[in-house]
Amino acid sequence: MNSDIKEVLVSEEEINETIQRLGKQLTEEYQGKNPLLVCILRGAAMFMMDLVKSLDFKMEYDFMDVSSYGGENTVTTGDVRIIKDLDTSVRDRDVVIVEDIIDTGYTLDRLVELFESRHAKSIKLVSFLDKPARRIKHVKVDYIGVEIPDEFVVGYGMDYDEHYRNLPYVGVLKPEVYSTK
Ligand SMILES: O=P(O)(O)OC[C@H]1O[C@H](OP(=O)(O)OP(=O)(O)O)[C@H](O)[C@@H]1O
Ligand code: HPA
Ligand SMILES: [Mg+2]
Repeated sequence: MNSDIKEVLVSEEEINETIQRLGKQLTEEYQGKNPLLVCILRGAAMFMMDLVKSLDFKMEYDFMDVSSYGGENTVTTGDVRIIKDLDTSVRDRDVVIVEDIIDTGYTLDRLVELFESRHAKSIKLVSFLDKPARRIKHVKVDYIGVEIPDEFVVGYGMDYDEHYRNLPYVGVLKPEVYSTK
């Protein structure tokens, strides 16, 4: 285990089981619908690439980069900025937004509003992690992987100051990692 990690919250095994379960649920829902899966960079990249391999239906995917935490922040600025937009039109498409984590809900709330304004046919949300304790915007997430407690987590795509995204599990950092920054 990485020496900066205090505790593993979601192991590689639990990640794999979660992907299989979500893949089955989405495969039931989207049979014959050709949805557009939208990966929200950068955090959701690892989850997205595992998830799509477990889907057994015709689909397309695209990427969008939004950010509201940035740098050493473990608290959102609430200002969700679009850094890279989609290349694909969502008009009249069944859209599935794929996120690594829903925390305050600002990011997903903003994206749902955006895709509604662009006339998506339907919008559903998939989030690998759910941290309900910190919710401010009460967005309905249709598919949730794992619910976690109120801790700032890293790994499996998620970062602290851009590091730790490559860890194959989700963990909590030791407090000294923040204090020595
Ligand atoms: O529910 P919220 O409070 O909005 O938080 C969740 C969002 O914050 C993180 O992204 P971030 O903006 O840090 O960018 P990143 O994905 O590039 O790390 C995370 O990947 C989610 O997209
Ligand atoms: N870890 C990493 N990025 C995040 C988190 C978290 O707990 N919450 C929102 N973005
Ligand atoms: Mg993100």
